[in-house]
Amino acid sequence: MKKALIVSEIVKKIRGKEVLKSVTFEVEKGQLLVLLGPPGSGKTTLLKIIAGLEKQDSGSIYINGEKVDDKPPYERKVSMVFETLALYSNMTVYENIASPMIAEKKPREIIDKKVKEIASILRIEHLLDRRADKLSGGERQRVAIARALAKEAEIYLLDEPFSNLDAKIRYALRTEFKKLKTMLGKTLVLATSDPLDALALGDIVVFIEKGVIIQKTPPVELYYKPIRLDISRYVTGRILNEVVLKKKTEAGRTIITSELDVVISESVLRGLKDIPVENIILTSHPDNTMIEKSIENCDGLKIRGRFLGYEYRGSEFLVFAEYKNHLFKALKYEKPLEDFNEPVDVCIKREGLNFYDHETGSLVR
Ligand SMILES: Nc1ncnc2c1ncn2[C@@H]1O[C@H](COP(=O)(O)OP(=O)(O)OP(=O)(O)O)[C@@H](O)[C@H]1O
Repeated sequence: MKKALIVSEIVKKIRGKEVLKSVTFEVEKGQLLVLLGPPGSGKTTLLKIIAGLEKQDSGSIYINGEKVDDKPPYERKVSMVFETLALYSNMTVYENIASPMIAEKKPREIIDKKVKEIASILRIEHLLDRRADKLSGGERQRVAIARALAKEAEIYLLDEPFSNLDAKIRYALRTEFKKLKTMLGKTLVLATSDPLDALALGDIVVFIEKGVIIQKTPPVELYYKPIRLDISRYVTGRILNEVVLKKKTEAGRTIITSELDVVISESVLRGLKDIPVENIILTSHPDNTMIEKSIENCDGLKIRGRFLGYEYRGSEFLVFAEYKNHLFKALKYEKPLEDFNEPVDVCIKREGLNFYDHETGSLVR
């Protein structure tokens, strides 16, 4: 089957600076690919090149198997939502959503059905008669997404569609967007700097940094096994657990030291012996970490710390412990005890451990 989109070795310079450095990836039909990267990594430039709004210096774009490098935007069968949402302010929401289909000369009944269907999923039905300049930020965002998805296209490009919204609206819109995506079965490329968008929505995630693709992976793998420590920190935020270890071999024996008084289980020690680096950072997520009054059998890393407190996160608790200015976090489903400052055991379980080279930040295992 033909790929819906192929981005092949795209290079782009802006004012002498290479902002895209041979970017290559493919998107399957019906897939939602999230282009995730920090601000300035080249996401918008790449989407504009795919849409035909900017010209690459070299490389090619294929849509549905066809090379489109010489085609103008309106012949590329691409629909794009920009970060700066340009709605027709003197038209109603209904007219805004319908406008691309009117331009496509679709029959009235079909337009009406489609507008109502999309509006219902995005929960903007009650706004259909309102003028676009009388909308809140969150509403504008919904209308812009609805309009872009109502247009007939092979590929839908969305640039930061949930930006500038508060966390609650963002969460709701993400959920609706996911439903819409499943119902419509369209091929989408969504650019974002928010890892939560990538984890929640992506069938596949491409991580881009300074115009270079660093990793292409399903979201679960991006979360649990990123190929670089900085990506892990970026995607996980402040909840990643980290322990630095030093490895020395003396008279054929491997000695592991740490500035933390950490007890390492036999199984982890065996793993550490084979690792070809001396300074190692072990990381793990709170869902693979336990913080309890006392933990007898810890298959992983055990640290005696001090209970700091917890945060309620809707369906679970994020529990904090501290040892020598290092903060450890664990997920717990029952309400923790409230004996703050009391000693606790932290167990970072073996299953979730990743080993990174302290010098290069690359994943070793
Ligand atoms: N017109 C321009 N003039 C000069 N530099 C530009 C221009 N457009 C983009 N750039 C530079 O190109 C790089 C990539 O920008 P781009 O907007 O594609 O990144 P981005 O990942 O979409 O970032 P953001 O999320 O902030 O929009 C940045 O370093 C930016 O400063």
